Amino acid sequence: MTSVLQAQALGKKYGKRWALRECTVDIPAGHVVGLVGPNGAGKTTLLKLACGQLEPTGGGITVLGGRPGGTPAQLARVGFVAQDTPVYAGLTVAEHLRLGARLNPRWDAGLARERIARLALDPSHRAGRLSGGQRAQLALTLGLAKRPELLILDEPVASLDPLARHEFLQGLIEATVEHRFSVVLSSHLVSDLDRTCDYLIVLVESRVQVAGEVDKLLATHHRLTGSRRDPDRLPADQHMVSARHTDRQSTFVVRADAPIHDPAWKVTQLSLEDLVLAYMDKQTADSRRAALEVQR
Ligand SMILES: Nc1ncnc2c1ncn2[C@@H]1O[C@H](COP(=O)(O)OP(=O)(O)OP(=O)(O)O)[C@@H](O)[C@H]1O
Repeated sequence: MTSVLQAQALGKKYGKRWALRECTVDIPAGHVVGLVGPNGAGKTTLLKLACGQLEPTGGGITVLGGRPGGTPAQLARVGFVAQDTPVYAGLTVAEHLRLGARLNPRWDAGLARERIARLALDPSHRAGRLSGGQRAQLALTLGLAKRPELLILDEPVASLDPLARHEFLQGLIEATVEHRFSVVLSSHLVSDLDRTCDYLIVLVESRVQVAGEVDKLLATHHRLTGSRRDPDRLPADQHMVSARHTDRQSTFVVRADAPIHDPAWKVTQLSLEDLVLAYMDKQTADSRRAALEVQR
């Protein structure tokens, strides 16, 4: 299967600080990919590297088999809707569509018109007077009408209320079904990704923690609850993601390809949110341990 995005030991530094480090991922085409992580994790940095707005400090990245932003043809294949849904406040909705038609060789004027009508946006309205949700929908329409093979959306729903978020994501899913393109979208709202994405990348403190198809990730991660146990005594094929203890009880999240039948454990399935939180928890615990080691 072809890849939409391949990164090999990709890194980006701002000054002396790494914003993204040792990022190795290979995302197959045809997915809606959720890039999730806390504020400052490096999500925007990865997305900007993917659309050629930033140059890597180290490693390499190809998008749809080419160098990001390398040629006009490559630029036409990738749509990017930056954070804060960038539209021109002084231009009307209709003027945005005309500008889109001038700038994009594969522009789908019918799709743009139809979508604007369905959203009941007045073409004569200036973008600066639209609500946050309407601006986000206009920006998404511009991204879709470009007819990209890959659409990259940076926190597209961050400023929207729950209903507007739902409508935005629903519109996005319908468009992917109809026009068959890949999507990478970032968010720190896992509940949104749950409904929308079938591929997940968790990024925490500038490093990819886990990446893969959501179904496979959920099938291979388990919560184990039982009497207090030393994590080092887990079998070799069970990889610890996070560990919590009370005086008597341990709760582990582990990654394991084979089912776990140990009667000492109560084994439960994770939700997508549980899975993301477990990887964030692991990173926090690792950082705490590293900080303690430095202090010693
Ligand atoms: N232009 C810049 N100059 C210096 N540091 C930057 C710059 N852009 C981002 N950073 C730093 O790089 C790190 C990663 O930032 P990035 O914007 O990629 O994170 P993010 O996961 O998208 O965060 P958020 O969810 O808050 O948008 C942060 O520590 C941020 O402060």
